[in-house]
Amino acid sequence: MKPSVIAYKTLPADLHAKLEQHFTVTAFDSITDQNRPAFIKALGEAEGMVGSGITVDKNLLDNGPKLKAVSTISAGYDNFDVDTLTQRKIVLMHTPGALTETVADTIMALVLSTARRIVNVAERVKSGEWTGSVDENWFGSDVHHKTMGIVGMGRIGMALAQRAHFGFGMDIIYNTRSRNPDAEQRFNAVHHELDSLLAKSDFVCLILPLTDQTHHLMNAQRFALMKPSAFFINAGRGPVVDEKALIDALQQKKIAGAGLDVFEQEPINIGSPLLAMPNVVAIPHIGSATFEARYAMAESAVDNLIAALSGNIKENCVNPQVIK
Ligand SMILES: NC(=O)C1=CN([C@@H]2O[C@H](COP(=O)(O)OP(=O)(O)OC[C@H]3O[C@@H](n4cnc5c(N)ncnc54)[C@H](OP(=O)(O)O)[C@@H]3O)[C@@H](O)[C@H]2O)C=CC1
Ligand SMILES: O=CC(=O)O
Repeated sequence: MKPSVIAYKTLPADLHAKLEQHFTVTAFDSITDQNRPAFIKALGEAEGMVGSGITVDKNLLDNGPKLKAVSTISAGYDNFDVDTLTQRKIVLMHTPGALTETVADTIMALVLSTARRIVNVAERVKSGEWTGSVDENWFGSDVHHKTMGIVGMGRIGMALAQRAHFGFGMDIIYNTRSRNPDAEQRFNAVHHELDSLLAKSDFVCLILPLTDQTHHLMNAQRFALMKPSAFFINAGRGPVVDEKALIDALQQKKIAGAGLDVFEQEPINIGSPLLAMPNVVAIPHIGSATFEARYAMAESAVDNLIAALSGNIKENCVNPQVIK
């Protein structure tokens, strides 16, 4: 008999069919209050699950006594209780390689659109404000040959540095807990302590995981270190930033603008002061939202689940100690 698994997000038809070749699949488009009882019932028999967008904590896992593998269609895994998964010998798989380049494109788009005020001026054109040659009320700031500070020089940070350094002639400085010799060699990147990076950067780009260490890493004291001409970009996770401190920094003109793909609360409340600021570009967590990347992520997640349940894991495992 084939093992039972749950797909808790709609998969492309060919990938769903691939999953069914290996497993008996119970599928949900997404998990809602209405179908949660059916999901919990299916969890009682499931050896694996694949999907995204739910919190997988101890309470949920208590309903999955047979679980051996969970495969998330995402790179980040802050919505998973990894310690409990590991204690219960459940492997957690993720899809980092499938989206790296796409997310780096998104961050570069945020850099360009904040500095050159693309969203703001485009809205003004649409509202009929363009009536003659533009004066400095329409001007932005250069991106090329400025200094980009990358906080989190991992896979995505590296792909961003590639674009910024070779495409835009930017100087790259970076902060991580351990040095990244590859970044230093390829992009002449210079490692800085966080506070020094903040003081030197024209663009501060955060692409960090959310952990106990990174929660509210950017707070009022840290925003105060940035140059008033500098732009702040966050595409990692919302709670890495104390959003109230960011709003204060913008309102007090301690920084020039912000480009944000992620927020403390998602979707962001429509009443947030961030949405009323012309120097803020807010996008709805679309870092990886292209047809190509989302397909590649789903494909990677399906392959990850098949590998995990057949004892054939080669990559993409968050807690490899479970299989040692
Ligand atoms: N907006 C979106 O759609 C997407 C967002 N993401 C987010 O981006 C994050 C990063 O992805 P990816 O680049 O693939 O991950 P990686 O694991 O490759 O990189 C993470 C980087 O963060 C650094 N880091 C971790 N903790 C700290 C810390 N306390 N201080 C400084 N640096 C730290 C790591 O270096 P070191 O360990 O040496 O400190 C590493 O360089 C994901 O975890 C996810 O949250 C990912 C995909 C899409
Ligand atoms: O935020 C998206 C992810 O893949 O992580």
